[in-house]
Amino acid sequence: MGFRSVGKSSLTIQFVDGQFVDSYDPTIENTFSKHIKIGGQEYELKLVDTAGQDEYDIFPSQYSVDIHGYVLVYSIASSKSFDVVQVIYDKLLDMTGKVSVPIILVGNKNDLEMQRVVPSQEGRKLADSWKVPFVEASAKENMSALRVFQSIIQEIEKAEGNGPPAQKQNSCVIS
Ligand SMILES: Nc1nc2c(ncn2[C@@H]2O[C@H](COP(=O)(O)OP(=O)(O)OP(=O)(O)O)[C@@H](O)[C@H]2O)c(=O)[nH]1
Repeated sequence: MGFRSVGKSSLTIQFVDGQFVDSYDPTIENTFSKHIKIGGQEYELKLVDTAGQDEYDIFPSQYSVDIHGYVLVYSIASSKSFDVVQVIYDKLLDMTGKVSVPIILVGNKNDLEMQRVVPSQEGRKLADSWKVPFVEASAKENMSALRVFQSIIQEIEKAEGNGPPAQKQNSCVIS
C-alpha cells in the first residue's frame, strides 16, 4: 500500500513476471499469484496490488482482515508519499486492531538518486520507530523486488513463530 505512483504495481510485476513496466496505469485493484521457494520452503503467495491512497482516504476495510502482511511503499523522490505512508500506517494499526502486524517499509525508485528528496536515514528512522524492516528498492531491478518480498515473508514467518526461511534445514548433523 502507499500513495499514487510510488511503484506498487511495478514492484509487484517485477517480482511476479520479471519485467519493468515504464508506463503509468493507475491501479484500482489487482491480485497476483506467485509460487516461490525460499530456503527450501515453498510458498504460494497471493499479492493484492491496491489503488494509490492519500492521507484523506479511509483505510479500505477489506484489507484489514485475512491479510498476513503489508508492504508499505513510498518513493524516495516524493516527500508527499513519505508523509502519506505514515498516515496509512496509523490507519492500518487502527483498522486491524493489532499492536503488531507483519509490515515492511519500502523506499522505492532508488535508481532516481538525482531526484531523491527522502534521505535513506529518514526511511530507516521511521521503520525503526515502527520496529519493522526497511528496504530501499528499484522496481527496475529484479533482485531488488525479490528482496522486498523475501523480507515481508520473513516478517510473516517471524510473526507465526518460525525462524527465517533461510535458516530452516531439513537435514540434521549427528556427531
Ligand atoms: N525510475 C523508476 N520508475 C519507477 C519505479 N517504480 C515505478 N516507476 C514508474 O513510476 C510510475 C508509477 O508506477 P506504478 O507501479 O504504476 O505505481 P503505483 O504505486 O502502482 O501507482 P497507483 O496505481 O496509482 O497507486 C510508472 O511510470 C513506473 O514506470 C522505480 O523503481 N524506478
